[in-house]
Amino acid sequence: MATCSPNTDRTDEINDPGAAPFGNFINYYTFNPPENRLNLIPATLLRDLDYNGDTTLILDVGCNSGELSTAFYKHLVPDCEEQSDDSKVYLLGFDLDEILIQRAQQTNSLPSSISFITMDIIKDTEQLQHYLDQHGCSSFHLCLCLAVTMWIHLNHGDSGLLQLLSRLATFSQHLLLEAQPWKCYRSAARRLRKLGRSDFDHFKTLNIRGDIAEHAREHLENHCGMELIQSFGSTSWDRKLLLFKRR
Ligand SMILES: C[S@@+](CC[C@H](N)C(=O)[O-])C[C@H]1O[C@@H](n2cnc3c(N)ncnc32)[C@H](O)[C@@H]1O
Repeated sequence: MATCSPNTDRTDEINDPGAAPFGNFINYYTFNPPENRLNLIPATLLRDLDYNGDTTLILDVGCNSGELSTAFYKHLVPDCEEQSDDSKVYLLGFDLDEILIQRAQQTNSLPSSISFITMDIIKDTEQLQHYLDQHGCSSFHLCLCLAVTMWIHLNHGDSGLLQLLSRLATFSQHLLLEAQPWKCYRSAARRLRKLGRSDFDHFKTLNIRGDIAEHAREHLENHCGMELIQSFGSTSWDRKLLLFKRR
């Protein structure tokens, strides 16, 4: 088990940002700015998916300090200041790291449309159901799961990764997925070892390896009732942005 909790001793992260064992980097957007992903996503995405009338709900899984969540929202809803209450786009971002969530809440420039909560998706999803109920919806219209799969996979094993994908599929109509490729797993494990930490619990015993995006697609399509409808290409970090839709 990785030895440090995301919320306690953060000295290692400051010295080496690669030491955040859940991907909970305190300065993530200084080395992966929102534009790296946004440049690949059409600003018309919500309209393209026919979400242009009623309330639309977006979920951002593992939102870190919220910079990408807010930039994503403004990218998709450029006229966000002028939305009427009956046709509004809302975004809920969550992360297991409460310090990152506090920062996201403090810097939130659109608090009537964007909310941030602390939640570990492996432990419970009650707050998601509560949010859906509040908005009178049965699922999120668009779920973003960007650069999160590897951290859940390394910390919770193959079953954790599959559980994550299955949960997201039950909660969303569309899922935008950026899965880290296998080479990132090796780098993450190497960085942890360099710091003298014990290895990720599951790294050596993972059976799901190699083309992770393909494994995710296979699980979503064969076990979760979703289908891949679009690939937006690859980021400068060589990660595919894949869009799935519930069948
Ligand atoms: C590398 S960051 C990516 C942040 C953001 N999604 C992006 O792409 O810009 C991964 C985030 O996932 C969060 N995370 C990891 N495991 C999680 C879990 N089980 N539940 C919620 N968040 C998690 C981490 O705390 C971290 O902030």
